[in-house]
Amino acid sequence: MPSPAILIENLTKSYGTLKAVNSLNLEVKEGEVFGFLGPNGAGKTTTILSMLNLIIPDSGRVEILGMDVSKEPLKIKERIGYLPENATVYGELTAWKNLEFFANFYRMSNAEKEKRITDLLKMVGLWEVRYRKAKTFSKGMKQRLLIAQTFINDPELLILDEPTSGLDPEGAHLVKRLIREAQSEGRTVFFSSHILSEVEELSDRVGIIVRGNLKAVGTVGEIKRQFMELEGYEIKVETKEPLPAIEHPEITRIELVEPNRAIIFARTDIREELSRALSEKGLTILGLDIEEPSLEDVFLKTVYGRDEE
Ligand SMILES: Nc1ncnc2c1ncn2[C@@H]1O[C@H](COP(=O)(O)OP(=O)(O)OP(=O)(O)O)[C@@H](O)[C@H]1O
Repeated sequence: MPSPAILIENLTKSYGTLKAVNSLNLEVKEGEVFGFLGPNGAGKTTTILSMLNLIIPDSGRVEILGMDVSKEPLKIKERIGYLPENATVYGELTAWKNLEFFANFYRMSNAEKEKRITDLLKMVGLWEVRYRKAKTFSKGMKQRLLIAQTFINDPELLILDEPTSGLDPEGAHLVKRLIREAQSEGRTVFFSSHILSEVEELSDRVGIIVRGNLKAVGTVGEIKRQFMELEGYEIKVETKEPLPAIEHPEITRIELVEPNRAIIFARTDIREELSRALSEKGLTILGLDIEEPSLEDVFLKTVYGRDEE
């Protein structure tokens, strides 16, 4: 069994009385794209900084690519690419020189360096402006340069803290494409975001962190199912004839939309029993479907709870 790309065990980090991260456990498999979702101040950056050994947790441990981050930080650094939140470029250096500066930290021949920098500048669409000073770049262009920089050492694992933050739609689209391409090249990607659509679109698995606690983890489908088990099911029913009175101990509420259409709120998935009961009463069932919550529904309820809708 290959070791997971990221293994976090019981990670806790406090700032004074504030628990920024609270007993967090997480495993990210090799080759997957993992989206780390949470509102502002949830503990995403604190978790990421602990993963990079840039802050020392109060307790718990992190392994990256099978190595303990507190024991082998340099070996790990060689094999990962990290995009910090609010990273900056060297304004006085050209795009090319910015990348060369970082390439010099790694063992590469000059020819390898040139090839890599050329490929990366082309990858992020900055080849034409490679000799311009980075201070003349727009925010989006700077972010592209920073993204290119995270690939400079051909990393196995990318750790991206809010990679699309502040980008226009085209820039965000490019970042999403690069994440997908990185995965198809066999890299693992861990990225944080508070943008639901991009997390849903890109991630194989998602973790939702709220006030330092990992509230949910799994594929989007799994998270929705866990949520329905906790919050209940919305079952849409439509019959040819008007609906009769429906009773079942698992039903918490019924909303009649039309005489033959209703939304049934139930603690468990009672579709089979409903189907049987309605057929026995001689009704023709036109539809009996679960209304899945959106990731947004799940996120908002997880973050703000039941009472603050
Ligand atoms: N160096 C620090 N000193 C004191 N408090 C801190 C420090 N760093 C973070 N915090 C607090 O810890 C909590 C978690 O912050 P963190 O930056 O990890 O959240 P985040 O999920 O990355 O948020 P954002 O999406 O806003 O970047 C916040 O309440 C923050 O104010």
